[in-house]
Amino acid sequence: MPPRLPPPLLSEDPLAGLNAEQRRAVEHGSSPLLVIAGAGSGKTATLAHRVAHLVRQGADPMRILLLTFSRRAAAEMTCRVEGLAATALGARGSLPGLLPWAGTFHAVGARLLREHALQIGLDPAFTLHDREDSADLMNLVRHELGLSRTEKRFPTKATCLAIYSRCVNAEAPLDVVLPTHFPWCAEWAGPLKEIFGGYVEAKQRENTLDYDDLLLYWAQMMAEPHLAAALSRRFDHVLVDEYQDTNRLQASILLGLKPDGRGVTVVGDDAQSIYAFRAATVRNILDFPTLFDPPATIVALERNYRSTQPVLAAANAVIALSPERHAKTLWTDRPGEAKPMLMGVRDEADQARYIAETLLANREAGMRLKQQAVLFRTGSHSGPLEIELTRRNIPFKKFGGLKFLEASHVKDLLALLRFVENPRDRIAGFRVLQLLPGIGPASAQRVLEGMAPSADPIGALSDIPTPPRAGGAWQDFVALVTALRRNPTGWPQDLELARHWYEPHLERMHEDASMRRADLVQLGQVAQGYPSRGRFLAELTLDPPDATSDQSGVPLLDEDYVTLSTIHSAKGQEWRSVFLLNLVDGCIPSDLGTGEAEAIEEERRLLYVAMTRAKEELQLVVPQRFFTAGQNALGDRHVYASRSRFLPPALLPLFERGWWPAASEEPRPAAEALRLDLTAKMRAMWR
Ligand SMILES: Nc1ncnc2c1ncn2[C@@H]1O[C@H](COP(=O)(O)OP(=O)(O)OP(=O)(O)O)[C@@H](O)[C@H]1O
Repeated sequence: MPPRLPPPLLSEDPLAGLNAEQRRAVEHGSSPLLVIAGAGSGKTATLAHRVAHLVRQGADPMRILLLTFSRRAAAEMTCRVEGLAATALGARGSLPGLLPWAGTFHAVGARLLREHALQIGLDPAFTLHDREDSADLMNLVRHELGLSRTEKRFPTKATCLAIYSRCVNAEAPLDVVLPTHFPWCAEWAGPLKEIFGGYVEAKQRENTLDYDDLLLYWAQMMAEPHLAAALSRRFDHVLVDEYQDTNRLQASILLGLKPDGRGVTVVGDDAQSIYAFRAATVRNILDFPTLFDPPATIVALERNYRSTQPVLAAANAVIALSPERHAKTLWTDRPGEAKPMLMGVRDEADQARYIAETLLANREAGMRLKQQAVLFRTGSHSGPLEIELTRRNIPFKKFGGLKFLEASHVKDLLALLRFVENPRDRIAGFRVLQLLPGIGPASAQRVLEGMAPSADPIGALSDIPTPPRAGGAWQDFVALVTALRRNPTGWPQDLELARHWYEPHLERMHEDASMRRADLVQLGQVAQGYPSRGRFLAELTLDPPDATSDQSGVPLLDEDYVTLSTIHSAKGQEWRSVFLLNLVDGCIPSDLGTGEAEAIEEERRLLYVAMTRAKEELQLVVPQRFFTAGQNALGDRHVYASRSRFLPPALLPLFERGWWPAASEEPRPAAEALRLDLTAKMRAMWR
């Protein structure tokens, strides 16, 4: 039995565990506040304490808006605030449901839009498209506009969506976005504009919204004075976490909610801004103070509680070479003997072997696998390591692989529910109809066209003649969607009903049906946490759970396993021992990011984020050769690598240096330096 804690004393100082700066941030009044929270400086604790403090001071928790980067962060923050507030108010345990308005920008946006839908010309039953659905709709529009068969290769549907999304999120016109971010698509400006126009009309016709719409409509609402005033009155305090990774649209929303900054707290670390590829801009956090008159108060949290001194010294030195940032230097009083290790290896195969051996050696020495992580710039970099770990039976879990909702069987079931929720959603309808035997794209299209004119499209299904070859399956389908539309059993029983209908189709279509069925059972579990079909569909689309059962190497949660993760997915986490793969130019900075100075700076911050995940041990591995897959005219091949430009010679004294296997020969430094110059020059010729 867990030990029973004594009831908290009301006279105890609830902020006793905080340091002076954290305390200053927590106790700050209601003028605008920027908390620059260095890596590992206790940002989560500080923000949670601030919210609890506001509640203690009498703020109404219903009127506190807490915006976070991920749903996981929102859940963690809410849980901590509920515990802290309960302690402070003398209640036992926690106060669940205390903060109804904590969530990501997108999730909160979805809720506000649904509430105000009728005022802004939306049908409140709108459904959400994820990126793949959005790209499919973009493709359909392109096809309908007759742009499918161009002589020269037109941008893919994913690229079209990326261009559209950047225009929306960066609040930038197409003729600025194309030359800067998609120069190879510049010649298609005219057709792209036409497609985007058609795409917007199609979404409106079908009553669907994509991710970007959630922010875009919200921002547009803030531009309407009476709506802006109503929304602004609704919240006394607006707190935003990870502000360094917000985009222009999110900044506009925040400013629209609180134009004078009263009640606004933003927390973040400009040195950890790593989402520019999604149109986030580090300018939001750099410029925040000057948006207000007088400027926002800045509190810097500079004490790092995570890493030992040598690890922090190396990370600080890497970020110190970045030209523009809010001035702060992290310090720690955690001593540590070991400098981070810069380990040379011959190639990626040796890199994998070295890491596997060191992971095991660490485990022998008492460090569980769960306390160790291997981080990399791009998902594909871990391939050889995954093979090596599997070969040696070392369990691992990879973050950044196939996502649960991207699995076709999960998408099928969700498409069915979405179709019932919003029968005008053509992308959902198109997918569901083709699950029936004998129905292909042409018959599906005919059915959708038959339904479209009716005010009750699901009702109209019964009048549509049974498509030839669909037989009895058609009647079953019509009966099911009619029943679900009338919502006879409520939520989550609807999902069970849908699953029963889907299972025979699953068996028919997939040989590995039993494994896929397990995912659908899991989906049923997830569904129980939501109050309604609408909320379930919206929130699942916004923040999907991680893994499917067909992902290799996913162990049970109570087992010991190594974490393999992209640096992006490692945001906010920490491990005792961290390995970084491929510390070479072309991997970090990645070839994709080496175009402009801004992109290079983002790559430098990525390295900083990766290094600051380590508590005690940090190893940066530098393969002498690595394999590139078709990124250039020469196709797949091995190339000689040079150490990442973010680790110039002046930084080397901060690292221990090694070569593995010890007996093999290390390349001579002079030769390494020569390769560095020439390879970079060769690449530069073509930029
Ligand atoms: N005042 C404090 N005293 C002791 N430990 C603290 C204090 N504040 C935070 N910590 C500890 O510091 C560690 C880092 O905190 P947290 O994860 O909140 O950092 P963070 O600022 O979110 O970091 P990052 O931005 O790098 O992800 C945690 O283990 C936390 O418990």
